[in-house]
Formats: sequence, structure tokens, C-alpha cells
Amino acid sequence: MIRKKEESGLEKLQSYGTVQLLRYMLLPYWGLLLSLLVLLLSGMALDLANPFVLGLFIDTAKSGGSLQFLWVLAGAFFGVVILRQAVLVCETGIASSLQMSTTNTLRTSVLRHCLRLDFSFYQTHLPGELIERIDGDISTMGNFLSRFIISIVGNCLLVLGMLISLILIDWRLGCFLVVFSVSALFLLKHLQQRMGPVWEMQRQASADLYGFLEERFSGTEDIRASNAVAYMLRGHIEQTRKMWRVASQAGFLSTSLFQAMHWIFTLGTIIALALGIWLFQSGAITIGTIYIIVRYSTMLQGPLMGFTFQAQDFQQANASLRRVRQMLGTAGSIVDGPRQALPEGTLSLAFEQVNFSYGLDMPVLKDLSFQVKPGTILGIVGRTGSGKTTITRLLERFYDPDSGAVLIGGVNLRDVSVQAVRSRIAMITQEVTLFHATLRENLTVFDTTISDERIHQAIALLGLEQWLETLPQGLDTAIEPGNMGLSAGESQLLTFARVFLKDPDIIVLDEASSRLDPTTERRIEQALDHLLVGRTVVIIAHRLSTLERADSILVLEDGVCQEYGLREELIVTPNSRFAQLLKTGLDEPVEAL
Ligand SMILES: Nc1ncnc2c1ncn2[C@@H]1O[C@H](COP(=O)(O)OP(=O)(O)OP(=O)(O)O)[C@@H](O)[C@H]1O
Repeated sequence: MIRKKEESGLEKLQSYGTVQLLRYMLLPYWGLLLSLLVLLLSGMALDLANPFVLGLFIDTAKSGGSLQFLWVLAGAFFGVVILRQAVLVCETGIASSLQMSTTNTLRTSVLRHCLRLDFSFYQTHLPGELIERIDGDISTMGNFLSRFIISIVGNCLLVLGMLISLILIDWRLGCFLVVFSVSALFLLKHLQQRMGPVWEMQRQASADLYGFLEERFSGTEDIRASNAVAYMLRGHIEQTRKMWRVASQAGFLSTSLFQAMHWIFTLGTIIALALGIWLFQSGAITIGTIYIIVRYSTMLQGPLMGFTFQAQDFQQANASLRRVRQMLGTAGSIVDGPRQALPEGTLSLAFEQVNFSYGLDMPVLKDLSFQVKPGTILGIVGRTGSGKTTITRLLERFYDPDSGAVLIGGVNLRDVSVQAVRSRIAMITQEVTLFHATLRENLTVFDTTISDERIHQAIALLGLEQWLETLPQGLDTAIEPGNMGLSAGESQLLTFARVFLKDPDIIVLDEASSRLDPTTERRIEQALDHLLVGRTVVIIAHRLSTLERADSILVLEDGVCQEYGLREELIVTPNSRFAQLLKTGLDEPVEAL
């Protein structure tokens, strides 16, 4: 129910324009918004009041008014300045809180959406780029939101207040400044339109750089080992050069815009001053009022220039919004089926005439069919690139077949929710991913319902009790990022412990023991004796010894089933491919058998 609600929320977000999105993000926080509005109005009133107080002070002083009144006016001026600062502090505090609340909601929605997308999405989007989207772009939108409220709304109110006051002082002067402000804004808008594409290019260049760095840092070991540091640095220099070009273009354009605005406003103030002097000479206004006119016309510069930067922020936020919407609009190709669960108990597996390609018109699995009975073990052998890992990806429903069906427990995976499938399968691959979190969290994968007692049982089963005792804080010990501080064997043993704790009905072991030394492998073998009992298992192995447990064997070549049968039978059939493999070893190409 909650998930349905979230999904419909996401769907809505994808179609929202800027204004709708602002409304969606801000409306739940209407209390904060209201307080902000009150503060903005108070700030505007205080900004408008100060020149009046000073104007009155000048007129009173010039006409020889009472000293006591002058002291009162000086005190009022001081009080207004202090109060204005206090209002400013509150405005900033409330706007920041509004920014954090709204952007955190959006950040979570985008992250949730990304986590649901399938493998093909992650092939075309590097992690660094996703970080830039989820953090960079949404922060830009958040900054815009908070500054938008304070500056755009505050500045609009201030400009309106000043123009109305100036019209009330003298309608001719007021009209001139209204015409001037509107023309300045049009000019600004025109100049601003040239900035949009440049900002978008700047953010894209930054996302590319993040993506590049992320990819290279994750392969640091390989880069050093293959002496590719110079190549990596060259790539980095090219990326930063691209960023530099776009950033200088953006910097040049915005500085020119700023300068142009500055000269326009200086001209406006000169004309307002000339008008003020003319009105004073004709006796229409006092010298104090000239001060108010000059003060207001210079004060106009702040908010109107503020609009320029807000328009810049708006364009940046719009560019960010476009990219975030684009990401939210990326639909996963894996669609949940209507069934919410697979049958209870031990599960069978079957591939029925499965054809599959990764979208490059190069079939990876061709008309593949096989069946695994509940509680039995299937061993898959084949040369590199023959499609073994692809079979496991289809089993976990990371992809759907192009034709044919993958069945678990007799149910076509297209008819079941992805969550229901993955909750019943555990996969141990060559890649061990440990999180920068405590040992407990790494073992339970953040499932707080798993008791410490069960964790200790799993650790004992893998013979890791002594290792656990050496850790300073036991299960609360933090695992360093990137599996640092753990040997390859220890990391893999921990992923085995994870599987024990998940207690799945199907286990997929993909080259699981390839990184282990003989002692660690023995430990794993002992643990597997317990773990595999009563479960359906798929073992992908390059070493034949790993297949000794298998009940049936599938020999795969270029995505085609070359042989499939019971292991015991294949062993005693002299011309079977498997029997010959046992003689020659896996190093020999299967084709040559
Ligand atoms: N994500 C992918 N996108 C495109 N092609 C892919 C992808 N993953 C694998 N392939 C291609 O699909 C074919 C089968 O790959 P797969 O990883 O399933 O083989 P494998 O038998 O598991 O190989 P290995 O023993 O090396 O792990 C290969 O030609 C490979 O290049």
C-alpha cells in the first residue's frame, strides 16, 4: 500500500513542471512557509522605514527642530537596524530548515527510484554520475528553493513597496522608476536566456568528472598494477580541461551580465537624482525627500540585481530539475508481476527455451532449457563468456529473457514481484561487497530483526569465532570502506555468513571459492555441508572439484546447452562431454572435447 503510494508519487513527480514541483515540495511545510512570509513582510517594512526615518531626521535638523525629537529619530533608526538583523537571522534559519526538509524528501525519492532500476540502467550511468544527480542536482534545487523564498519573494515585496512609496512621494518620479525597473528586468531576462545552456553544460561536465573519478578510484589497484597511472591522469586532465572551458564561458557571461546591470542602475540613479533636484527646486519636495528618493533608487539596485542571480539559480535549478526528472522518467525494464510470493518450501528451477541478449543483437543464451528438482544441486560448466553468469542474472530477475520462460517453483518469474523472487535467493559471486558499517550490519545487511545469537551461530559455523575475538569491538567493529583491513578469504567468509543468516531457499554460487586459500576453502566446504542441505543450488565453477556436490551438470558453450544430465550418469558415460572434461580438465576448451 505504502509502496503503491510512493510509486504514484514518483510518477507524478516525473510529469511535474517547475512550479508544480515547488508546490509539491513546499506545501507540506506550510507552517514554516507562513512564518517565512511574515518575516519577509516585516523585513520589507523595516527596509522601507529606515530611509523615511533618516529623511525626517534631515528635514527636522534643517528646519531647526527639537534636539529631543532628533534623539528619538536616531534611536528609532538604530532600533530598526537591530530589528532588521534579527529578522534576517530568523529568515535564514527558517529558509535553511525548509530547504533541508524539502530536498531530503526529494533526494530519498530519487534514490529509491534508482535502487529499483535494473542492471541495464547501471551500465549506462556510472556511480559518480548518479551521486552528482542525487546530491549535486538536488542540492542545487534546494539552494534555489531557500534563496528563492528569501530573495525572490523578499525582493519582489521590497521593490513593490519602494515603487509604491515613490509614486506616493511624486507620481512622475514613481512612474519613471516603474518604467525603468520593468525595462531593466526585460533586459536582464534577455541576457539571462543566454546563460541556461551554459549552466547545463557546466553541471554535465562536473557529473562526467565525478563519474570518471569514481570509476578510476574503484579500479586503483588494477590501474597501478597495469602501469596505467599516466593514462588515467591524461584522462583526468582532459575532463578538467573540458570543465575549465565550460566554467570560464559561464564565468565570463555572468561577469559581463553583472557589469551591464551595474551601469544600467548607475544611470537610473543619476536620472532619479536629477529628477529629485528638479522637484526640490520647484518646491514640490524637501531635501529629506531627495534623500529618500536617492536612497530608494539605489536600494532598487539590490533586489533587481538579486533577480539576476536568482534567475541564474533558477536556470541552474531548472537544468538540475530536468536531469532529475529525466532520471525519474527512466523506467526499469523489469515489471513486477501480480503474484506477491513464490510457493512455500524448497523450490524447483527451470529454464524453458530461453533466448536472451544484452540488447546488442548478440544472443548470449540460445534456446536454453533445463530443470533442477527441488533440493538438488546443478553444476554449470563452460568456458569464459559462455553465459553462466547470465543464467544467474535471469534467475534473480535482473533481466527478463527475450523469449521463453524462467520458472521458480513452477511459477514464471514474469508473474511474480521482483522482491518476492530475490527474497528467496542468495547469490555468492566473485565480487565481495562489504559496506562501510559495523560487522553486524554487514552480516545482517541492515536487517535489525536478526538476533546476535543467530549471527554468532553463523560465525561459529564458518569457524570464524577466533577471528571475531581479535576484533576490538566484536560485532560492533566498523568495517573499513572497500573491504580494507580484511583478507579476500575473510571477506568471502563473511558473505557466506550473510547467506546463512538470510536462510534462502535457492543458493547460487558463482566461482565462489576461487579467491580462497586451501585452508579457508576447507572451512567453506565444511560450512557448505550445512548450508546446502534442503536447498536448491546452482554452482558455477571453473574447477571440477567444486562440482563434486552437484546432482546434475549443465555444459554450456556460447549460450547453448551442449550437455545436460545427472552427474553420476555423465561420469560413467565415456563419450559424454563431462566425462571427457574430467579427464582433460577445464583448461581445455569444451569445444575440443
Ligand atoms: N552486462 C553485459 N552487457 C553486455 N554484454 C554482456 C554483459 N555481461 C556479459 N555480457 C556478454 O555476455 C556473454 C556471456 O557473459 P557471462 O558473464 O554470462 O559469461 P560467463 O560464462 O559467466 O563468463 P565467465 O566465466 O568469464 O564469468 C559474454 O560474451 C559477455 O561479453
